[in-house]
Amino acid sequence: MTRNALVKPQTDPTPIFEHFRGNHGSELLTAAVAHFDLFGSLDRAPCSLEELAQRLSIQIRPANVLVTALRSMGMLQIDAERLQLTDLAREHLVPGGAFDCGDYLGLAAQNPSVLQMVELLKSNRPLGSDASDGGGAAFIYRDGIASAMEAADTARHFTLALSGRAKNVAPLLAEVADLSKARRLLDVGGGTGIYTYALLQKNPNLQGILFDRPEVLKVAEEMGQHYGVMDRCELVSGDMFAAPLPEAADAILLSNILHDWDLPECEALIDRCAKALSPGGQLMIHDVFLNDTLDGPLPVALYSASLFSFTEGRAYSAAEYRNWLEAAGLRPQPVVATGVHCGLLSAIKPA
Ligand SMILES: C[S@@+](CC[C@H](N)C(=O)[O-])C[C@H]1O[C@@H](n2cnc3c(N)ncnc32)[C@H](O)[C@@H]1O
Repeated sequence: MTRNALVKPQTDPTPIFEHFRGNHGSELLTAAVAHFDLFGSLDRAPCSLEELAQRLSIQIRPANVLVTALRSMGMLQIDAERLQLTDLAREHLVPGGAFDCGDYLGLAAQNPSVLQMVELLKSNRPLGSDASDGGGAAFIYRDGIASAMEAADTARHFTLALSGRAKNVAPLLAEVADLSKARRLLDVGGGTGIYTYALLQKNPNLQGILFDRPEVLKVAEEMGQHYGVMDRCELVSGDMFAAPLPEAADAILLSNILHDWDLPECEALIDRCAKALSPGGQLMIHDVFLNDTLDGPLPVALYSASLFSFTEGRAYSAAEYRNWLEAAGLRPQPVVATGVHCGLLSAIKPA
């Protein structure tokens, strides 16, 4: 029987995703207290994010992930452009204070997951990307890194894993995305293709193109047969950073893609998509969004730590995306929520 990608679940699975990602809060807090003396250091001298990164001998991406999480937890705040302790952190997390609970948090200092997080923060390299780890990094492929998306078994494993989120959120994306006038949708890094299959089912005149790595597209093709839309969907394999993107799309979807990449790749990919888009068309960023002030929401800050661990990215704010979109000549529209902390930020290419 043909599957319907437009049917919504009866209950909201968001709490399940939040609990699943909750371990990163404990890892980051323990790392800050027991491995980096972050609270002692900021108590002695508040400083900027860049100065803190230097003090802790970590790069700016891990510093961003760590500080965003601690700000979201109410442990740090920004005052006069410097990172400062909140009253809570000053009373309970500065070593030697009357009510310091650092020793208690130290109970987890040698937990394997905390040690792994400390190592990731120091190395700024995703899990699996070292030749010694084997397997390759999940979800990302670019020249120069070992990628799990290139081998049949690991590509299949990681691609199918994401269907657990896609099948819940795709009906909500299809509900809010206006593709009534679009003819050709290009889904860059489409994975299983479930978001495109939902959009094709919702818009009977739409043609789809799924662009991804070859082993991923094998899974997408299999999945697409269940949704009965493959007569309107083309599969194109390539490297989204290097290969020419299929032309004449009047909608391009980047669903859960940019959060896998660091700033230069995000800017480059948005620019490539903006150039490939037909005049009047829309680039649709479907992703999570941090507050523009980078101090929450906590579930997104903890998901950012997960993205940081697996990929070369992190969660970004809508303000960060708007800057890149405007620099690429696009006109960003307001973010519309979909599900599981995701939202749609569309940007129009002037006609
Ligand atoms: C996090 S997944 C997102 C999948 C899907 N869009 C979703 O929302 O579930 C990232 C996808 O980007 C693809 N990808 C990563 N690097 C790529 C590259 N350089 N060229 C093409 N696809 C790439 C991966 O194979 C993977 O399917």
